Amino acid sequence: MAVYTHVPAEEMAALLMRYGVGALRSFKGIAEGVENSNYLVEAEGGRFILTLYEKRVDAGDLPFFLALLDHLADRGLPVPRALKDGEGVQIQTVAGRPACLIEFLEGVSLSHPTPEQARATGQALGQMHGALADFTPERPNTLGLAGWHELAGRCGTAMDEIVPGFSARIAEELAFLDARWPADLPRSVIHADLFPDNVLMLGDRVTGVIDFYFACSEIRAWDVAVTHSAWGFSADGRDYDAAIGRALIEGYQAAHPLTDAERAALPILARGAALRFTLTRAWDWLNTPADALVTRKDPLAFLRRLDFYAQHPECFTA
Ligand SMILES: Nc1ncnc2c1ncn2[C@@H]1O[C@H](COP(=O)(O)OP(=O)(O)OP(=O)(O)O)[C@@H](O)[C@H]1O
Ligand SMILES: N[C@@H](CCO)C(=O)O
Repeated sequence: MAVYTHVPAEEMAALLMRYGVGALRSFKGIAEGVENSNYLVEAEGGRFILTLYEKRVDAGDLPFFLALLDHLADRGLPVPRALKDGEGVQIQTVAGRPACLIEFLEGVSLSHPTPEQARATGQALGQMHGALADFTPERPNTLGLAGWHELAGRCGTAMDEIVPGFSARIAEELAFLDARWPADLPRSVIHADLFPDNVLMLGDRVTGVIDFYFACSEIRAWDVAVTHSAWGFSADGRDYDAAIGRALIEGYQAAHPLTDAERAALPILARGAALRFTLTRAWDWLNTPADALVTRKDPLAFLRRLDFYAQHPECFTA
């Protein structure tokens, strides 16, 4: 589920009036997603998404995210803009929370993408990076190398309750990455969470890239590594699909060629990507009650990816 905040019908109707999109016809909460409350809203003037930002999104970051979406949409990328009301305001307060009315994009997110769909996603990521070359706002990555250390410290040895040896494996990996994390690769604003559930597709066509709420200034190729780790494996992380991994990188290269240094760094960057999701999932696992309405995501699915990347750096060249 992802409806944490209930919006009364009267408040929804009054909100739509401010946007001049006609009267409210219907609305319902969207079950997918875990971070924010999302509603699908039907008005006389069209279909929209209303997002209420919950605890994990800092309201102070919203202007950055909305500027990023406007920048990409202006350059023809399939990302949803936040609409402006009659007074030009994008960020509202709805049921006491910061909220935006967002363009609805068609398409579905896939559970079992094909190589062609991975290629199209890689290409969309490359196009996005190309379009961001002249985007100047910045947002620090709180989930970069320093953030992983901090999160690992906060999880502590409680991680060993998930699987014995977990905390030692993380400490060993952090030491490995500290010694090798690249310092001089090109940086840019990146999506940083391009999982299949954040890409909407129709057939082999990308119709929407959503959920930019981890977007930040980072090593650009880390976004490629994050996407590879999210797309290239079975959900439990046990099986690597080389055809998907290859297609994703080829698609990216067709739109935005990697430099030799970026390509050479991918095995290390991918270990960092796998560690990032292992740690955030471990934290959530340890801090979300087992009976909460939100489904906890399995940290071991990314620990397995981490082990795979450690054992198979050649997967980026094979
Ligand atoms: N602009 C949009 N157009 C169409 N559908 C959308 C749009 N934005 C969100 N959705 C739908 O709402 C669902 C939840 O959105 P989203 O993934 O942004 O949730 P979240 O809780 O913010 O994030 P997370 O994926 O991190 O849990 C998506 O899976 C998608 O079905
Ligand atoms: N996409 C992430 C959640 C957002 O950090 C995951 O699957 O763990």
